[in-house]
Amino acid sequence: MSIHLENIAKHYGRGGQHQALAPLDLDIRQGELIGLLGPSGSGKTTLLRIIAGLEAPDRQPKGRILFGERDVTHLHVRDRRIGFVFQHYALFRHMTVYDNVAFGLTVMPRRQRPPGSEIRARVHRLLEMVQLEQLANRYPAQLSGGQQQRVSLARSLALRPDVLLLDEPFGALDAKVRQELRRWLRHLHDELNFTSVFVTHDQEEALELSDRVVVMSDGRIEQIDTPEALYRAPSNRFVFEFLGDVNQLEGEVRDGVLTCGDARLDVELPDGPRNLLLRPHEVALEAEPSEAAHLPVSVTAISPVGAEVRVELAADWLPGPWLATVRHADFERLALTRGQRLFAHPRHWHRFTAASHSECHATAPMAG
Ligand SMILES: Nc1ncnc2c1ncn2[C@@H]1O[C@H](COP(=O)(O)OP(=O)(O)OP(=O)(O)O)[C@@H](O)[C@H]1O
Repeated sequence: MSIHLENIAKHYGRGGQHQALAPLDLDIRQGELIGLLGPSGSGKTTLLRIIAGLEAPDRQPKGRILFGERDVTHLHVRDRRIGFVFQHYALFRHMTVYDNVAFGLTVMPRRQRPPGSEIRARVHRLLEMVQLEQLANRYPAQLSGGQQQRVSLARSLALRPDVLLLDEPFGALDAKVRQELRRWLRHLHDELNFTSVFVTHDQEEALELSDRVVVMSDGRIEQIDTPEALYRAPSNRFVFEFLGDVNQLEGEVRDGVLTCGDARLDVELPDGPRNLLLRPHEVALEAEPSEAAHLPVSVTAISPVGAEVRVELAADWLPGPWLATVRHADFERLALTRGQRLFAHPRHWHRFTAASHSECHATAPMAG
């Protein structure tokens, strides 16, 4: 089921002076898994609740919500064919896992309700998909948080919704279980082919799980794109900074050289004050400066955890610490230790102008 939002806005408060959503348009394709990502208060939950029909959009401007060809703008939540998963499991504590998943089907009006044998088959199939068949007779209190959330997923899918909406579905779980549940959701989504929209403020979760991510700030959509495109070509500085760690290099450009204290970098930019941004993986570390870059730094912290080593850097000419991620091989080659003095070599840098225009530049490689 595709979802089409047109001119949807939301204001709260007396006289509607508080804007939660500026008028926005959004198109979600049939079968997409969409992440709504943004800082707290950016309007993600409001947008999700409006899609659900739990919240009405403003009457002015006159907006529309379509599910496929169906105009659902004024349709009650129970008539929209939606499944929900919330952060807090909200399972019925006095019912078994099986009964929780079957609940929505068993309370359907008699004329619409599938026969008992079909309900049983459907519930078993869902429990099998989330691998909880063995636990069908347990009560929620006898399950882990991750298992409870899998029951919630199965329960929300029992009614075969056209659209599945998830509000911070994994927010209350620890990192490892979150990871596992993301795989469940992706798997169920691909197998059952519904359209999903989930809210998260976790960049990694949004980038890993979504077909496309809607980045929001201040009630507006900043960018809608695939995770790869968002990361590679952020449309403005907000998106760039929100999607990962950023190092700043501020200085004065004269004749193609940016200087800042005793640091300097060759850049092809017009004269004047400039602010460049670099991702941690775009900062290489070497024992010597190069022709194009003389950026002396010292190592203040090292964290050799995971696939790469995170190295914190400081310098008099830097307004704040930098973070570089280096490969373990480079970590060993440079014999990195705290207090060591090195030279940073930007592989790339980015720049955003006031007109939201973005640029990405490669720096001249080191000689040799
Ligand atoms: N019922 C309400 N009454 C008044 N203001 C509200 C209401 N619900 C949300 N808001 C305001 O609308 C704005 C958007 O809130 P929303 O909950 O949609 O943001 P969010 O991005 O989901 O944030 P979070 O990640 O913290 O849940 C916020 O400024 C919030 O304070």
